[in-house]
Amino acid sequence: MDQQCEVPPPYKLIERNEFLYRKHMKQKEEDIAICECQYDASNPDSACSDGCLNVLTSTECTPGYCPCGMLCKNQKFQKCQYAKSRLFKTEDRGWGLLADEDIKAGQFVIEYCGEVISWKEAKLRSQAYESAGLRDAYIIYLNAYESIDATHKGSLARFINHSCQPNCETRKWNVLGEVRVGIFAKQDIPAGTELAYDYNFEWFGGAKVRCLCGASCCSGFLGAKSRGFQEATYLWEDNDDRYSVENIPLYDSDDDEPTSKCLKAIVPYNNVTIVDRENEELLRSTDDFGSAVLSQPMPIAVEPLNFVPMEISEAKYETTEEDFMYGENSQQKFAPKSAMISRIRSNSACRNYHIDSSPLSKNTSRYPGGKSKFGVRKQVNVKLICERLAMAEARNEIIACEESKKQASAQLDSLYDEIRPFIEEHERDSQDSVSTSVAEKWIEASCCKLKADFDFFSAIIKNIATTPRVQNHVARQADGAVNEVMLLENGQ
Ligand SMILES: C[S@@+](CC[C@H](N)C(=O)[O-])C[C@H]1O[C@@H](n2cnc3c(N)ncnc32)[C@H](O)[C@@H]1O
Repeated sequence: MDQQCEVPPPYKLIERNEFLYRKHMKQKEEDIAICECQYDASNPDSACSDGCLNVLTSTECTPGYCPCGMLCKNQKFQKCQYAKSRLFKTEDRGWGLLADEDIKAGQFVIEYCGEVISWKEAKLRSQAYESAGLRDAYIIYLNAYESIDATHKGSLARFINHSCQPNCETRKWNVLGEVRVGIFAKQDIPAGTELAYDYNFEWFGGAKVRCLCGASCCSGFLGAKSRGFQEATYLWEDNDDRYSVENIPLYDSDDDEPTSKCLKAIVPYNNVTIVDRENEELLRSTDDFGSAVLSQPMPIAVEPLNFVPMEISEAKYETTEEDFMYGENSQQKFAPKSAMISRIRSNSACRNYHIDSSPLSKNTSRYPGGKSKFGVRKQVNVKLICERLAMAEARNEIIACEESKKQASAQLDSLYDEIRPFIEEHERDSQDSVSTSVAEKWIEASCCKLKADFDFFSAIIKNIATTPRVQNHVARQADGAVNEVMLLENGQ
């Protein structure tokens, strides 16, 4: 058939999301965010441009409430202010979308519209489409509970293909109380260029598809970084086309496993901050030269319990002053604890959070011999410190702070247990796997823990610096009675 006459398989073009299993949310008046922009006729950018508080928080202004009124420029989703684009047939990836005008970096290109469905429904539909032989997948994640399915109904955004080196990206915006997904230009895009974004954050499974984006950094498969993909192992023959749904049994060892090997090569675990309770150390994956590497904006490291945030170099130490803090031979005193890894990452709009946990074995990075390259952390020996401080007030302060620190740890521990099933259910490599309220609870508990740690160590440092020490400590250890006398002598 002549390519010019060919048309894509039928679907209904829509410019607004359609809600099937629930009603479109109505924005409550108290939830309306009103910016502080003041329109200045000599400066057209004054009407809700880059500096607008709503723009900065990825929220569209609500008509009738924006101080700039009709001149407000921050209603692009609502007004369908898309860049010009055009459908075209690619050689090997079905249909695609071209820029039909020059597009500027950061510009809103188009909204990804479709049917908003529950996460469960998305799973069922995805399986049904696959069984029915539909090869192109159009379901993307919206949030932890919902997806957008553009298979039957959608905007032109449904034709945008994946690239491992994309010129566009998805961003989530709050529009009149609903989250909506927009495609935005990552760079200047000249007219006639194919538009593409990285599906990895959005991919909802479907048949496993070989990526034909042609980028030098190509990861090989669509959605290769998604959890669903990594859990399965897929087999391709060299002459297979880009689709495959054939699972092969897991190999006995990692080394025998071709896909996992490939994924290790293409999906560096370098964006994970890990706290390993087993040895109470902060680990990050390392590059070939042994340096810590962070490929993404630094995630917030969420420290689990009983973590002593005092990094001491591994170099041999000799001073007895350290023993004062940690006790003699404290380096050998680490009790093995169960491993726990956690991470919270906020997306670019700092609104939606992702709590992730991954198998420790994949990510830990050690020097030969099982040593951490980030050095050893030592337990502070409170009992020892208190024994040597001559003032009861100082000792009590340290003990009280230690108690608060323990309570904050326990609080974080129980919160972790509470939300762990939720994380496991929704865990995947996406921007929004845990609801904001859960993430906020976690962040609050983490902050309390950090504050308790800080107060504890400050109390120790302050009291060591300002409190007289017990005279003749050895004598005190040897003879409790002498000890009591000395404390009395010191005015206790
Ligand atoms: C959202 S649709 C994109 C539009 C699609 N090409 C079409 O013809 O309707 C996603 C599907 O396009 C194909 N696709 C997109 N990007 C691809 C790529 N880089 N390599 C191979 N196939 C791709 C895959 O079949 C995928 O399931």
